[in-house]
Amino acid sequence: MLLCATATRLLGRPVPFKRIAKNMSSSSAAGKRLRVLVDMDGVLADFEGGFLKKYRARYPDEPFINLDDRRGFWVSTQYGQLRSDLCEKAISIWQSKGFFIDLQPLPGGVEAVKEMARMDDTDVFICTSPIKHYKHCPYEKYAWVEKHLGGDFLEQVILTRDKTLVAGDLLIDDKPDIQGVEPRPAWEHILFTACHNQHLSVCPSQRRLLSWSDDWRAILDSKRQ
Ligand SMILES: Cc1cn([C@H]2C[C@H](O)[C@@H](COP(=O)(O)O)O2)c(=O)[nH]c1=O
Ligand SMILES: [Mg+2]
Repeated sequence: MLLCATATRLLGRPVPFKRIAKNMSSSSAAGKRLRVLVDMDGVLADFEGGFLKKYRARYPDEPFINLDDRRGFWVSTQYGQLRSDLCEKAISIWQSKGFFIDLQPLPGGVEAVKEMARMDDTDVFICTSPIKHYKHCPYEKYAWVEKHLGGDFLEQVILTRDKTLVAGDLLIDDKPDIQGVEPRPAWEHILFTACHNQHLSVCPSQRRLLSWSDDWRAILDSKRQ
């Protein structure tokens, strides 16, 4: 009880007991905790599948790109190359109400993140970039986390347009080039395989996670001291 009250006073707001207990054990443990940053779109949530379904429903007479033919991270760029006006039509899909909350979880992702969060000496954060059209996206990203990972997980959400500023040991992300103002981010980028990056040859030092059936536990273990 005293522990709870003290921590609450120090942090200026009520803190769930589970979280205080976890942080206490971290400061008393000899080893360093592992911090894992997990991207959302294309890693936990099926952005590409959700986009194609809604694009085809809204624009049934327009050409589209099968997921097997997707190349390059930016959907809008590839649609713009198909026909210039399709770039804006693509963007209209993820700017719409309901796009982000309706995304289906990618197989095994939610379970993997929940398991990571239960691991000793491990902190997991959802690190995701919102679109600048902010009317629906940031709200729906939080709502997605609550729906699929639970309300406690809202503490672990990091919304940022620049992931290089976030400190962590690992960043599991489907974007091949993650750039920002920090030239030397703290994390090792693990490239999560997606339809748009599966054909890319990346430099030999870059590690991939092929899916959530791949050995993500070994990747975490490789970073532990
Ligand atoms: C493909 C694509 C994505 N976006 C937006 C959608 C998401 O908010 C971010 C990607 O976030 P992540 O954290 O890197 O997964 O980018 C976009 O604006 N245009 C696109 O073509
Ligand atoms: Mg992504």
